[in-house]
Order: sequence, then structure tokens, then C-alpha cells
Amino acid sequence: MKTADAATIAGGVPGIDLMEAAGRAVADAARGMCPVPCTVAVVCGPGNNGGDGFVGARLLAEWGYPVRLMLLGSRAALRGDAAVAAKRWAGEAERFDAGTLKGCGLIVDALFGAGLTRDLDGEAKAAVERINASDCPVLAVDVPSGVDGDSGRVRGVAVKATKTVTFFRYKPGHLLLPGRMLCGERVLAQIGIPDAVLPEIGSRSFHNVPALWRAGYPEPSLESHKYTRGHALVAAGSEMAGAARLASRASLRAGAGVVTVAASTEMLPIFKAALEAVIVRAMDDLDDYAHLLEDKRRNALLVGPGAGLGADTRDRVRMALGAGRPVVLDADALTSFETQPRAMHQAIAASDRPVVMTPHEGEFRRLFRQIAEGSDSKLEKARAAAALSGAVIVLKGADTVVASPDRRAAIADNGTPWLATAGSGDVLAGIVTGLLAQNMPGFEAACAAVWLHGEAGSSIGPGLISEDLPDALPGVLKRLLS
Ligand SMILES: NC(=O)C1=CN([C@@H]2O[C@H](COP(=O)(O)OP(=O)(O)OC[C@H]3O[C@@H](n4cnc5c(N)ncnc54)[C@H](O)[C@@H]3O)[C@@H](O)[C@H]2O)[C@@H](O)CC1
Ligand SMILES: Nc1ncnc2c1ncn2[C@@H]1O[C@H](COP(=O)(O)OP(=O)(O)O)[C@@H](O)[C@H]1O
Ligand SMILES: [K+]
Repeated sequence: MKTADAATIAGGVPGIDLMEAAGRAVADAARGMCPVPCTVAVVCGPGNNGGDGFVGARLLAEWGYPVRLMLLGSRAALRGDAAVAAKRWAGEAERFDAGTLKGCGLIVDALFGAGLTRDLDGEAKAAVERINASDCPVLAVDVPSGVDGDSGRVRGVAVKATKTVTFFRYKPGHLLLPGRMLCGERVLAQIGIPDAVLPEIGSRSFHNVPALWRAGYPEPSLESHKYTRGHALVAAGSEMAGAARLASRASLRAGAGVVTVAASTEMLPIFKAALEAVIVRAMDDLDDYAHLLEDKRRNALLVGPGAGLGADTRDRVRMALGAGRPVVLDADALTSFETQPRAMHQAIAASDRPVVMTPHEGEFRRLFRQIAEGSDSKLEKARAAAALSGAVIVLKGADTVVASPDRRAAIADNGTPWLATAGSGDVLAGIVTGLLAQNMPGFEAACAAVWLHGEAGSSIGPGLISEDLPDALPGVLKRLLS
């Protein structure tokens, strides 16, 4: 944002104009929250976030709202645009610690935004605690004060907002937990920063929305037949038939033309009975898997769901990675390498095709212990793991991050807590595999799969079980593709 502001200002837009536009967006949002004028407490900090607060306060007062402006620090200490904005405010600036929030209908939190540099303590911490203790709705300017915009984590203490107005683009902290929850409803306002500044910023962080990958989403044409739509091979192993069944069904729903599931002979009847369109093949040992890999039409491989832990699964992972095809590694395929993660990274390095890993936080910690313990940012953790392993990492959760070894990373926010149910991760792995089978590149396939999985979950909501998810995909896809 500093680069965006600076480039815009260098392009001829004065900084105070940006602040006026930001303050206006805040005042508009405040008016939306209290259409009938109520007393608004605008709590300003010592930097430009406070400057936005001064502008918002002035406009609200002009519109007939009784406004009480409270300042953390002294008016004389304000600098730059914030000092200009404060001069334009004709009213008083109360000391925050002297004022009371009683009788206010809305609090505007303009304490700290992008300039937060350390944990809140002392007066600042007390201010946030007082805001949170009031039972008043809170409108946060840019980010709820105390939330780190880069990581979404709380620096000591943070405002719990009802609504947050931010500018130009969302920041990672608006999408990552716990920041996202503390934002309440989010509003994105354009304040005159042109999109032309984006190349200079060169951000590699994205919101996982269809615009990121829609252009590469595979759709069949009149000339397509099932083999041109790809052939996914799901190695089921001999445990938990349900997991591989869910994944296989999801691969088909995601558009793979053919799906083969390979399972031990005694499991075959279960698969045959449950999956009408899926080809079922016996796989009792590694030779059987090698034989299945000989058919080059099987062009995307999934190992993990229901695979079982141990040497057999490790061997199958190595064989898959050595087969010159895109590979998805999930569940047991990940945990089986807990004691030898480097062996997995070496096998990935030897593959020249996309490899996607889909760990939840626990699996991630097992494979990337140092990274998991070394950073507070889910975004940077996923990125570091992608760089170390050479795989696209899908670090799951309510704020799933997809990170590529080339440093691109996308954060999703379209899921639902109803997705926290057994088997839901197996469905996700199946969707990724189905998209890879259709030749979607690794990062885009993983991002699309996470988004589709989130939408499918949200479209079902309460009562969701994993079996529902593949069958919700047609509705989601119809909306996406139309
Ligand atoms: N021209 C611009 O730069 C624009 C800036 N905008 C606003 O400016 C904000 C960023 O402004 P700033 O960079 O001035 O930063 P902030 O206003 O977010 O905070 C910086 C101030 O807070 C102090 N501070 C930081 N951490 C603290 C802590 N833990 N405890 C106590 N004090 C702490 C710093 O010493 C500094 O005085 C954005 O969030 C946005 O609201 C908008 O007005 C748009 C235009
Ligand atoms: N609170 C939540 N909000 C949104 N999505 C969630 C939440 N909890 C879990 N999920 C999603 O549900 C899936 C669960 O996967 P996983 O933990 O591997 O479950 P399983 O092993 O039972 O299949 C992941 O895609 C994850 O992102
Ligand atoms: K704020």
C-alpha cells in the first residue's frame, strides 16, 4: 500500500486527496450503518489512519451527525496529511482516556491501519479494550486496529469490528484468520489509486476468486471425447474405501473423462457397487501399480486418501512422482513421509510435472516442522513450504492458502464451517486431480478446486456430509461457467 500510495502521488494525485476519498468512504459506511443520525465516536490514532478518521468525522458532522472525536496522542504531534486533515476538523479533539463511549450509537476505529509496527500496549491497548467492552457497533478504518494486515494475526489485542472499510485492494489480513473474523463485514472502497500501480507493486498474493483461474478452466468442446478430458488414477490401497470413493466421484464431477480406482482385490466389490462410472482395477502390490502406470492415458495421479501409512504408500508416492505425470498427494501419502520429508522433496524435484500437496494444519506440521514453528503467517508458511518442497501447497482450513513454488499464493474465503466433516478433504483432493487430468496447470487447478469445494460446501450448508459435495458441483459449475 505504501508503494501504491507513493506511485499514485507521484502520478499527480495529492496524498490529501487520497485521504479525503478514504475518509469519505468511511463516512458513507457509517451512514449506511446508522441511517438515522446517532452520536458517532471517532477514535483517531497518531498516523494517517487517524487522518482518515478526521476526514470521516468532518463529513459526518456536515451531514448532521453529532460527532465526538477522540485522539490518542496530541494534535500537535500529527504529521503530513493527517495534520492537514486535522486542521480541516473544526471541532474539538478529546483525549481518548478522558472521554466516555456511553451514549454513542457507533464507534469509528481509526487508531491504527497499515502502519502498525509492534504489539499494542499501554494506552493503545487500553483504548482497544475499551472499544471492545462497549456494546456499540464498530466501523474499522482499513483494518481493525491491532490486526496485522500482512498476516491477519493479532498484535497483542485487536478491535472486534462490525464492519471494516478498506481501500484499493484487500490485504492478506482481511482474508486470513483471525483477521477475517475481526473485520466483520468487509467493504472495499476505491479512492483514486489506479490499477496501473499494480505491476510496480508486483504482488504475488491473491484473493482466491474465479478471475484468478477462470480463463484456464477446462471446458469440453464438440470435438471432445472422454479420453481428451483426461483420465485420473486414484490409488486406493487397502484401507478406508470411503475416502478413495469420495475422491474418485469428485474427480469425475470436476470433469475428468475417465477415472480408474485401484484397490486391493478384497476391496473391489465395495468400489464396484458404489461407483457406477468409475473403472475399478485390482492393485495388490507395487507391480500392479506399475502396470497401471504403463497406460499413459492415465494422466493424473492421486495417492493418499485411504492409502494406509507406511513403506508401501511411500513407494507408491515415489512411483507416481517418477511417472512423468501430475500428482496429488493427500492424507496418508503425506503422513507416511513424516520421518523422511527430504526423501519426498527429492522425489518431487525429480518430477517435471505439477505436484500438489493438500495438507491440513496437522499434516503440514508433520512435514514442515521448522516452517510451521518459524512463522506466524499462514500465507508465508505455505509459501515457504512450496519453495522448499517444489510442490504446490494447499494448506487447508477456513482460510485455505494455495502457494506455488514460484511464490504466487491465493487465500480463499468462500468456504463454510460445515465443511469441517470427515471426508471433505478427500473430495478436495479428487477435484484437484480431476482438473489436473484436464491439463489445468498446478497452481490454477489447486486454486479452482479450493474455490469449487468452498462453493459446493456453502451451497449445502447445515447438514452437509462429504457425500453431498461431489453432487453439488454441477450447480456450482453451471453458475461459474455461465
Ligand atoms: N497517503 C496515504 O498514505 C494514505 C493512507 N491511508 C491511511 O493511512 C493508514 C496508514 O497510515 P500510517 O502509515 O501513518 O500508519 P497508521 O496510522 O496505521 O499508524 C502509524 C502510527 O501508529 C504508531 N504505532 C504503530 N504501531 C503502534 C503500536 N503498537 N502502539 C502505538 N503506536 C503505534 C506509529 O508510530 C505511527 O505514529 C492506512 O491504514 C490508511 O488508513 C489512507 O488515507 C489512504 C491514503
Ligand atoms: N471451519 C472451516 N471453514 C471452512 N472450511 C473448512 C473448515 N474446516 C475445514 N474446512 C475444509 O474442509 C476440508 C477438510 O479436510 P481434511 O481436514 O483433510 O478432512 P478429512 O481428512 O476428513 O477429509 C478442507 O478442505 C478444509 O479447508
Ligand atoms: K483501524
